Amino acid sequence: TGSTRPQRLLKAVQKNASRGDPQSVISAIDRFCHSSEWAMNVGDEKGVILDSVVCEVSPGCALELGTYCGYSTVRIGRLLPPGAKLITLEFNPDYAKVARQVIDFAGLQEKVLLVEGPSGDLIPKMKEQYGITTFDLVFLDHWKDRYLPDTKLLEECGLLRKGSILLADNVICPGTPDYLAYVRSSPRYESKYFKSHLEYTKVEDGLEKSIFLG
Ligand SMILES: Cn1ncc2cc([C@H](O)c3cccc(CNC(=O)c4cc(-c5ccc(F)cc5)cc(O)c4O)c3)ccc21
Ligand SMILES: [Mg+2]
Repeated sequence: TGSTRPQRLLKAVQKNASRGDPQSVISAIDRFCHSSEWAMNVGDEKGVILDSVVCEVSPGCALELGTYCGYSTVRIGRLLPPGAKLITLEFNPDYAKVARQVIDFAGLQEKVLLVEGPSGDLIPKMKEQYGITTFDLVFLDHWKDRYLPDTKLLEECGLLRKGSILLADNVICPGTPDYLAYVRSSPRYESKYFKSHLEYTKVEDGLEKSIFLG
């Protein structure tokens, strides 16, 4: 039987990147997606915005919703301060299998914990099972209709603190209208849109950065 796109993306990393070098892993995936096959990674253009927010927040504890092949996991993980942790949630076992190998190839397995399962089930277990108090940064990149319910769940579980940052991918394409309306109208958030393009294309997309005000 044939290979899947995530498996072909992993082969491209193993062939073109250097083990232990996160930047080479990022470049290998971007080259694969520009020249060979489009894939739903945050990509190089939106990735630079993600990098700047990670550096600004310098999170001790970060959460990613939607690992896919681990591209943004590596982008975030490579910028974490010493001792900081990133938890990334992936429900699809085939994606998780590829992502673990990409994360390991980049040499970030000490900083990143990939947990398999749906966000709605795992978020309520974060304090008890993973010893989390609050997240300094949350990167939302999973099913677009889960952004709003999972944000409310993070609030309800006391996993956000005054100043926690939510950064959401794809708020224009495919779009997350209910989430955008919520964070832009709620008095509990200060929101800002970073205009960009859908990964590897000229189509408009962007990231929404929202500060939880407590
Ligand atoms: C509940 N739960 N908990 C964990 C968890 C993890 C997952 C998976 O990681 C997963 C699987 C499939 C789809 C997604 C969402 N991503 C997208 O759908 C997307 C689409 C496009 C695009 C844009 C234009 C197109 F023409 C086609 C696709 C561009 C983008 O950047 C995307 O992120 C995420 C899912 C639910 C999960
Ligand atoms: Mg995305």
